[in-house]
Amino acid sequence: MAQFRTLDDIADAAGKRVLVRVDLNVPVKDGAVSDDTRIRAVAPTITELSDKGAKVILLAHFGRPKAKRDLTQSLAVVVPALAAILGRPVAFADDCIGPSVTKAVAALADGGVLLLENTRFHAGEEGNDPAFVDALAANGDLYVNDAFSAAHRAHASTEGLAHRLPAFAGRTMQAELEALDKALGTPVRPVVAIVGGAKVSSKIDLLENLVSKVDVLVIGGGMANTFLAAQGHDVGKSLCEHDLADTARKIVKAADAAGCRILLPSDGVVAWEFAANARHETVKVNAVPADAMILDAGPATVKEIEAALDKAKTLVWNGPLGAFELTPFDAATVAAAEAAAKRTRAGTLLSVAGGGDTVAALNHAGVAGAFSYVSTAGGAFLEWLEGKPLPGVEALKA
Ligand SMILES: Nc1ncnc2c1ncn2[C@@H]1O[C@H](COP(=O)(O)OP(=O)(O)O)[C@@H](O)[C@H]1O
Ligand SMILES: O=C(OP(=O)(O)O)[C@H](O)COP(=O)(O)O
Repeated sequence: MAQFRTLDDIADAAGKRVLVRVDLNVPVKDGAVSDDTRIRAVAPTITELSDKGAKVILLAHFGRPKAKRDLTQSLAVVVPALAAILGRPVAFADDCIGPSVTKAVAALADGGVLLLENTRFHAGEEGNDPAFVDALAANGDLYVNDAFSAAHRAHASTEGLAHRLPAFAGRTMQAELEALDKALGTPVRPVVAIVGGAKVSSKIDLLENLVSKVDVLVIGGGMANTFLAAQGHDVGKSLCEHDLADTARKIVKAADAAGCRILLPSDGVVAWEFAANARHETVKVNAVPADAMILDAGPATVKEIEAALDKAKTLVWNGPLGAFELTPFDAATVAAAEAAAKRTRAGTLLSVAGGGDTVAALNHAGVAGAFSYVSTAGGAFLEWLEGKPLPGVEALKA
């Protein structure tokens, strides 16, 4: 099915400077990587190129630093975990373009691995600015994209470079597309989608198409708060994008027209502080105290999700149902993950989940291995599911 060149098509990698786009946007806690799934996913491509004698130069983004050097979002934090997983040293350059990079690349031995600083420190990355693409390309002979989870972004390092240097798909890029096609190419209905998490503005638009592809859309996490507010509920201090109320109402209408049932939380766990073990209460969604925030779905909502999973043949899931990193606001996410895993083990459900934090949540619940397929990608996975061309993949085909 692959319509692009892969590592198999690189005739002689030895001594070549290979710019490898990876997704190292991993969860971090107390200054260390707390879920290394994405690092493990890109390790095979890095080690294969390194073993073939290439100078492996890694490009990645980390967080959303608003196009400026913000050291709280430096990729330096992933170097120890990356080196440990690769089992070889990883050099680090404090920029991704310019003389310091040229110097670091010159110092790299054949087979060496160098990680460049967060590409999003430069406005040219998200702007896909040709001059920035040229500056990145100046340090490479070949380009490999192994960041399927960032392939929905038409950025310089995910899209622009593929037009500027000979371009190849990495092993994870290849494997993800094949696995998703196999699992969800023709999904067995009814299909339930769970969409939660915190990236409301960047994911809400794709729900409008998603409702025509699935039978039930469970909306959770911060995404649900925006829908609840659009219905007139007071969500207090919850994470909520009030200016997206019209979009939310449009999606509900589109779901009605498509015959897709939208399942919104009927209850939630509210807290007065965004902290583990903060004072909390379970309330109906029409009784959220004005000075509190919803940090998790409540037990009645979990029961409704479980009932939807009982009837489902296929589950696609991106975005946790609550702030699962903070006990006890992991309860709904863990319960839903366990319910999906149980039905998958019983053979009644095909379950596919993806996203940096979603995978971390499934690992936290101890059930990632029980899912039919776990993707590194969240937003990219949902866009793939919608049938939207992913710029990072399309550029490899060009
Ligand atoms: N009700 C909520 N309030 C605040 N944050 C939430 C809430 N529900 C979920 N989250 C947060 O959403 C984040 C994950 O969102 P997102 O990045 O969209 O998922 P993914 O990385 O799996 O695609 C988690 O860090 C989680 O704490
Ligand atoms: O973490 C990511 O996506 P995800 O949250 O959808 O899993 C990717 O690294 C893309 O990050 P972005 O949504 O800031 O472009």
